Amino acid sequence: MPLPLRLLLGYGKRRPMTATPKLRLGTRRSPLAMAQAEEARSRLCAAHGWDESAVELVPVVASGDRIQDRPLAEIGGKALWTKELDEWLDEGRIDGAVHSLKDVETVRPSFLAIAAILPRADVRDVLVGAASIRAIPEGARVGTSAPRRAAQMLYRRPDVTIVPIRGNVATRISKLAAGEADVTLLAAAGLERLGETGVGTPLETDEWLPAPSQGAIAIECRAYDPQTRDLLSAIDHGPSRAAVEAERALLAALGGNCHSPVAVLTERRGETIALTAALYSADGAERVDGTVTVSPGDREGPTRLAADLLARATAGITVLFAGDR
Ligand SMILES: NCc1[nH]cc(CCC(=O)O)c1CC(=O)O
Repeated sequence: MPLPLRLLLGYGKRRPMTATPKLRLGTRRSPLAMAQAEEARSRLCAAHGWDESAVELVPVVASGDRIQDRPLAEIGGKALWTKELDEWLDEGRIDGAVHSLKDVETVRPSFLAIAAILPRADVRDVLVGAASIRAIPEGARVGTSAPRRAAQMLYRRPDVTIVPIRGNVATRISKLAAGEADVTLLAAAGLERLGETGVGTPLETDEWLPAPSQGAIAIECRAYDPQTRDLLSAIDHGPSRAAVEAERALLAALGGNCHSPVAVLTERRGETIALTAALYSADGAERVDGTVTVSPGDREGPTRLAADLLARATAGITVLFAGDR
């Protein structure tokens, strides 16, 4: 008996199951962003007992990735990393968006909610090209486009020259190798997540403070999407959330953003958090710092510290915190 035509042609053949994903997570396309999105996916799959295909990663090009030739602080535009992913969320093309929280504005569109903060990685900056800040050669060129890193370096080493350097982590390391700068500073968290663990010397937080939210990955979703919020909340890490919320409350109260020369540190003290912050003038000549002890979720303590810092700050500092909310 001849085989039915449909079998000969392969119709009705069992195909591999292409289950519709339970979640579509948007991410930027840089190697670091993809590594962070992969981490979010594996944590979600582990928490819910899903296999990998349950979470689809959707790469989206951000405006900040299209501009490669100028320091971002100079462009001054906000939402360089978030605008496109916000739109994709708004249009329902993705269910969640994975971000380096450090790059996420303190004031977000009201339709969005940060549904998960992943366990925070190493918060420190890493110095590449010298063994310590003291060991940086006299007059060296320090490659950084981050006002916080530039000001903090000039405060410690007024003899160095700051040169702008941009691009993703690998690009910046290769620019250093190509001689565009003598030393540079990178987030330990980014290096760690890229598997670049042998690079540079981590700077201890007693001599060098990181940026607000450094090392934290956040997943945002639509505030009115309770199902996704619920799925994402399974991987929310309470202690990390408490720390970054305090740091972001301070930054918001300062009227700062990710281009402001503000350095912070949160340390757990039992049930409370010690929040330390330092503000700098652009040339690093002026500095003011302070510490406050807060409870998780308290925005009033960080706000009080911000007001106290601004009250004690010199003009070269306050001019940088002119209420860019
Ligand atoms: N501004 C770019 C950026 N945003 C997040 C990270 C690294 C990861 C993190 O800090 O959480 C980096 C690179 C860097 O600062 O070296």
